[in-house]
Amino acid sequence: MSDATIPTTESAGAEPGPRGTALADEAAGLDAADPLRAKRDAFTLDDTIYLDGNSLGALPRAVPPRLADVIAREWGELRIRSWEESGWWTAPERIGDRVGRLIGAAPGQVVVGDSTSVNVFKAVVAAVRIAQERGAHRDQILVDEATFPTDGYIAESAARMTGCTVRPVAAGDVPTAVGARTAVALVNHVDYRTGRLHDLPGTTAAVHTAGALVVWDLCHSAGALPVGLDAHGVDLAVGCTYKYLNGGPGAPAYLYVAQAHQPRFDSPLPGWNSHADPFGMAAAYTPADGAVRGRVGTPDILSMLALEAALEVWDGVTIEDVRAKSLALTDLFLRCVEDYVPAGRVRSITPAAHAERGSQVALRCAAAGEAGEVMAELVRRGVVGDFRRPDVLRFGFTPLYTGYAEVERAARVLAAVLKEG
Ligand SMILES: Cc1ncc(COP(=O)(O)O)c(C=O)c1O
Ligand SMILES: Nc1c(O)cccc1C(=O)C[C@H](N)C(=O)O
Repeated sequence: MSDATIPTTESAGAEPGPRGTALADEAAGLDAADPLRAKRDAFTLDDTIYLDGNSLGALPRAVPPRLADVIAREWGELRIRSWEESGWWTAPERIGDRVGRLIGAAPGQVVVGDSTSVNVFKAVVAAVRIAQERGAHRDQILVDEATFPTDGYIAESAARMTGCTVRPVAAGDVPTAVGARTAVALVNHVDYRTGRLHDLPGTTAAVHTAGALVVWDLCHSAGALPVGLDAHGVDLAVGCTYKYLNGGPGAPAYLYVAQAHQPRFDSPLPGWNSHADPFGMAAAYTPADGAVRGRVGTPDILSMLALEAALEVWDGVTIEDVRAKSLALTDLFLRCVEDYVPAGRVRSITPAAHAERGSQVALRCAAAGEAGEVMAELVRRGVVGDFRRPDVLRFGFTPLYTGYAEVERAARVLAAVLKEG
């Protein structure tokens, strides 16, 4: 993308609609009044309009110097001493607490490590085990039927291991589908394709009323909106850190186990890092207390410490401010698309209601087979979103670095691309 330039109103080639100039002026005014505007300088960005932070967040400037120090000094000079002296050994819990602040989890409940897929496995199997302690007849795992595929694949395997079956249900129907046979419901907080925000408090309460547990996948909500895990009594949650948390490609994921469940959390991957006395090297497994029980093997220190540096951008930021800006950005984009794009060419599949919208806008292209080429052309013109087969254009809005004027221009370029066919 390095050769991409910001398309100006003129170069984008789109005729502004009747409200075009007004929308551009409005965007400029919103940027001028934006309390998060200065945060953009904490990232390495160029003229590209980057609307793909819901796949891979941008690089925070604090990361390269921190990683250089970790490599040259902590690894290069201190070597093995760094496990203790540089705080490497305790990084998963330390950074977990930092992630916890962004998802409403008090300290001691989040551990960072492994991928989201691996953490889905730990969470679902452990949740089924807890549910089956309550009643052996609990033999169903409800899975959000539109889930990001990895969750579904892993749930199937977890079901085979625990004598359960998977029952796919729409996320919004979990409160009515949950019943006496449900062990656990696995639900995405924000749908990766449509950007729909699901009702975490209501669904969690309904699952609890039925005596089951819930595991939330927060990949598309953490860092974009308030989650409130403790406040809503969530049992377990997982998420990645490479989207709105900007941890970098392959950054470690995290696992939340509510304090109340920790004594019964029976990990299906009880690696030595989760042992009460890992350096005792005992043949018998004795789980550690607390969030540490969610660890498995040696953490990926370079990625983990890159994430820790990336999380510094959150200093002085409230998630409420982020949410307010996210909604304003997506509102503006939807209005600009409606105004600029020829009628009937795209249709938003992201809910209009704020209470049901995450931090992305997904547009379905009307013409069959068009979306992939439209996105490729957008990228060529310096507007980076992504394409989800067969017909969805997906645009992610990261309030820490996305500006309103960029959003207005992105819609203008989209309109130009569609008009040019
Ligand atoms: C909702 C959701 N869950 C899980 C994943 C997969 O995570 P990982 O590749 O870290 O296992 C992703 C994205 O890749 C996702 O969007
Ligand atoms: N994890 C990804 C990767 O390794 C390569 C490309 C994309 C991704 C993604 O994160 C996809 C993303 N979860 C999605 O919502 O589609």
